[in-house]
Amino acid sequence: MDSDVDDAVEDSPPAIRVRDLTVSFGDLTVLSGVSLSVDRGTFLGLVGPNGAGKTTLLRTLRGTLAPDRGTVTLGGDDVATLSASAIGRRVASVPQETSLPFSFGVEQVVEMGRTPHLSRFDSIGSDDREAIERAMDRTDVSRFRERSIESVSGGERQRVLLARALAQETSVLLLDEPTGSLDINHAVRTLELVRELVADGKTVVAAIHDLNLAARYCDELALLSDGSIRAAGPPRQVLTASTLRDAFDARTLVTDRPGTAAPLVTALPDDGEPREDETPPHVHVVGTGSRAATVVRAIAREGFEASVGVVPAGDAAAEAAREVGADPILVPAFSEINDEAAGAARDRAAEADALVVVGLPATGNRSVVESVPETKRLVVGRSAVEGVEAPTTEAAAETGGTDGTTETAGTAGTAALDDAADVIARLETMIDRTRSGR
Ligand SMILES: Nc1ncnc2c1ncn2[C@@H]1O[C@H](COP(=O)(O)OP(=O)(O)OP(=O)(O)O)[C@@H](O)[C@H]1O
Repeated sequence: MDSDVDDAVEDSPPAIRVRDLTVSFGDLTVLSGVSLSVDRGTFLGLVGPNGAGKTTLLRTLRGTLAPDRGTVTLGGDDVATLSASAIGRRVASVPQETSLPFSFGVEQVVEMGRTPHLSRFDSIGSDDREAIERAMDRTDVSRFRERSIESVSGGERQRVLLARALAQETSVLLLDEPTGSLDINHAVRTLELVRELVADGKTVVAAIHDLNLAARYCDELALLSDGSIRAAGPPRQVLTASTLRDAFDARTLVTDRPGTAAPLVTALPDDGEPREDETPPHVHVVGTGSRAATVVRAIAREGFEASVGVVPAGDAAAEAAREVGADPILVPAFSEINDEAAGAARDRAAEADALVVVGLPATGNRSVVESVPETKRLVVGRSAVEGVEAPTTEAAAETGGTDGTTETAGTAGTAALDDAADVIARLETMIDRTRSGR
């Protein structure tokens, strides 16, 4: 997307250009001063909270809503000057509301996609038939082509409407929540199909609620809230904890998705601030080495109270505990865990809302783990935070390997962050459950 909308003369205008768009319903201004431009062969995701104006923007792009102010151009032509069938030959859309007023057959609905290509007295020809068959195949609806549209499920109906849009063979596709009623398999298949269409040169704009699917499949995102674009650009740039807090009033953890440029958004309950009647959750960590240290830091970052132990002095987890202001329960490096230390750790663990066990606990720590009910224990396995960083001290390497695994030095830091996000999300759920007595 290109936010520079001031070029007067262009050789190749963008597929869609919106300038200073304002749309109101009576006294309610739904879009205010929206400008954006979408290049050909780009998949733009519109994200934002309910009521932000995504559907309104899509309706304005295809000319079914006239703006109070501003213009929409399709390939350089003002949409307000194009006839309905001229728009229909350029833009196909799949609406969010998938109910149809009459009972048509599935195949008939797909055939409707050809309407803008037919003159009043034309009947469907062989080119039309090919477009219809291709569209039904690509969306996997051929097998229920004979059925009435009323008899298919909501997700199947959504795919039939996508088939209708594909049969229309337009260069621009507008999708309003294309995966809203789809199971995860069909959601992913639909978005893979959209990617193929974009690779073929189509321009797609889709309102998508699922931020992670949007980040994974869209080239660019525009974050709408209260009728304005709050951020626009590549997903990593748009989806940050701060933009999401502003737009959704929600607390999120945004990390890197391993092996891709896409971010991963984890919604976190509450606003991160302790409620007046509630102390921050307390999490006790049993484990050693850099993996346990990563967990301790993530817990503290979430505003939880952390306690750690029993842990050998000099271990990376002990250092992390000190860093975050949690007094670790220590034994000297290279020594056995004694009863006194284990007793102190059991006391801390008993007070905690949850216990995180990183790796296999050392023999002396088993009584600490077993003193906490299983419903309050979260075991972070070897794979979860593996390969974060090398142990920071000799002691960590020597006494830290209580689970018998070897640390992998210096790789996959992003994977570790993702997994820390997962640990936090699971802890939140567990603590919510135990605090509410469920
Ligand atoms: N025809 C209409 N008449 C009056 N108000 C409308 C109309 N259409 C939409 N609105 C209002 O405009 C605002 C934006 O609606 P819109 O459907 O564009 O939001 P959205 O971002 O698509 O929301 P959602 O994510 O819930 O689908 C909402 O407050 C909605 O109630």
